[in-house]
Amino acid sequence: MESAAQAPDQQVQQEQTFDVIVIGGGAVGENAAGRAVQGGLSVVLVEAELVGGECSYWACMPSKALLRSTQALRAARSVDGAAQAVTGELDVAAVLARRDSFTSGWKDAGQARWLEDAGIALVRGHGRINGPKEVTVTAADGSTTTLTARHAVTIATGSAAAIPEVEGLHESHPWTSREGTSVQIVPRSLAIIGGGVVAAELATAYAAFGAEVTLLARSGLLGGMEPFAGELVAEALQAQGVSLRLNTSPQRVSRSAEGVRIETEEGDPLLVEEVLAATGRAPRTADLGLESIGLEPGTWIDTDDTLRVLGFDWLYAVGDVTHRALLTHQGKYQARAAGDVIAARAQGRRIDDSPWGAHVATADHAAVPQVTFTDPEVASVGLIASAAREAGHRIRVVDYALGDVAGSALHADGYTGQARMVVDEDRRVVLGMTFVGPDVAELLHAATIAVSAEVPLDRLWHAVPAYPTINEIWLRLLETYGRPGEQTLNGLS
Ligand SMILES: Cc1cc2nc3c(=O)[nH]c(=O)nc-3n(C[C@H](O)[C@H](O)[C@H](O)COP(=O)(O)OP(=O)(O)OC[C@H]3O[C@@H](n4cnc5c(N)ncnc54)[C@H](O)[C@@H]3O)c2cc1C
Ligand SMILES: NC(=O)c1ccc[n+]([C@@H]2O[C@H](COP(=O)([O-])OP(=O)(O)OC[C@H]3O[C@@H](n4cnc5c(N)ncnc54)[C@H](O)[C@@H]3O)[C@@H](O)[C@H]2O)c1
Repeated sequence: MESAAQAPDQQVQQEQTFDVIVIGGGAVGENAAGRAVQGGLSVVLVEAELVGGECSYWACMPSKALLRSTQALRAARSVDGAAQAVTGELDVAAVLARRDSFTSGWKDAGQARWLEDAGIALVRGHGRINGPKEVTVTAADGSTTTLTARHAVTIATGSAAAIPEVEGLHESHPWTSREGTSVQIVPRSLAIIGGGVVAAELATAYAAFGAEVTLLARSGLLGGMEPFAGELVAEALQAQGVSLRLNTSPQRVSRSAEGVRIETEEGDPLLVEEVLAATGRAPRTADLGLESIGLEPGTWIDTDDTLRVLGFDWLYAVGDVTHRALLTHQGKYQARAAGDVIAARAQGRRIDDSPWGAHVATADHAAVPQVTFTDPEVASVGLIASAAREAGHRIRVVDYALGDVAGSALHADGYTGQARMVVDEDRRVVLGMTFVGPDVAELLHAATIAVSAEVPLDRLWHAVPAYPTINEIWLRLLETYGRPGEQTLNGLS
């Protein structure tokens, strides 16, 4: 193993062979590299843009920064006594400035320093696989560096916004989540195409900023989640002033000096200042040299649960590019498993690739937590009821109104929300949990533990939620389900 103590660029000039090459320095690639270094390997990270990737500069962090001030304002306004102290409106310029601080002004010096401190070499430029264990990096000035890996190459190139084939849309230069999260001047009006997480979150943010927002979705909102989640978020968005056009698709889009005109299947054409496509993601694999190793460019990369690409013993993939779960925390979880298993295999150590073992990302299939930061928030983990049934589980669905819990009523005046627990009736464990309501994000990890650890319902009765917190929802759900052999006393305090 080579020393990794020198400055990264210096090291690259001296040494072109590393134990591991990681292509893509987003949050996931950084973690994969970090774990492999901690496992005793030398690692080089290749990054074409900013170290930190989408999450740091154009996704999680800026989008949540855009939403947080509105959420705090709503929280204050929903508690009598505090509400009287709120005498002003949202300061949009201050919100944007706070967002800028979270993106470090779109500069990655801090992240590059982290790599250096962690002993990870950095080569800036576009990486392409040349053949087994070989990667050529083309820098912005056209110069190239050829890197060779002794043990593994890990692809962590992420995903980019997918823009649908709608007549005139490409030519109209639509915004994507990148422009939506890095905005400096809020447009007067914005049409958002899509009904997923990006669309719902950005509609929430821009409505709060005073833009006239229209959301166009070809079905309902938040597909893939419990249906009541999308319904409650749709109601709330309308109350926040968003005009919803559900079950419709744009047919034609054109841009002129007046703005962007959008013709839809139904209803009058829309004229807006900007249009934003929030219509899902595409893998960043089109120009990665995949053809040189027999893989198809432009496709998602399939892996086994140790994150090794199917059919290879030296190639791994982690994060969005695998399409396992397009979330930062889940990608970083994969990265920890991949970094550890690469080191273990390189050193001939025992591999624990049994389900839930040290070297696998089993949770990707069973316990993926996600928070949608709309108002109300949606926090979910595991299987929704319809997916559990489709997977062949014999289930029981337990619903409870979140507003009927003492802690919720205290938390905010007029608190409303909904919780659902999906129980596997054969094993009597929780398969999935969904909370929809203000400030439910921090309730989620208990559910993630219950689902991933398959805690028996009988034992959950002994996990006593503190009174009076919103977490008492757990007790109410258990009471509604019923304790075996006992009479249930719903709602007793
Ligand atoms: C608007 C928005 C909000 C989101 N909010 C959340 C959230 O709140 N929570 C959450 O968990 N997830 C969220 N996500 C999802 C999250 O951003 C992604 O899951 C995450 O960024 C994936 O990380 P990654 O490292 O796999 O990919 P990326 O972050 O895309 O990083 C890949 C990196 O690889 C580099 N790269 C690509 N190709 C090459 C190449 N050939 N050579 C060199 N470098 C290359 C890119 O420049 C990039 O830096 C959000 C996504 C969007 C769009
Ligand atoms: N808070 C979070 O955790 C968070 C926030 C934002 C994004 N993300 C992640 O980023 C990923 C991307 O989010 P997203 O919202 O772009 O994707 P998505 O897959 O969640 O939603 C895409 C939406 O676009 C619609 N759509 C797709 N093609 C269309 C077309 N041709 N015409 C009209 N509508 C079309 C779909 O019906 C869907 O409503 C998600 O998978 C999510 O995991 C997470």
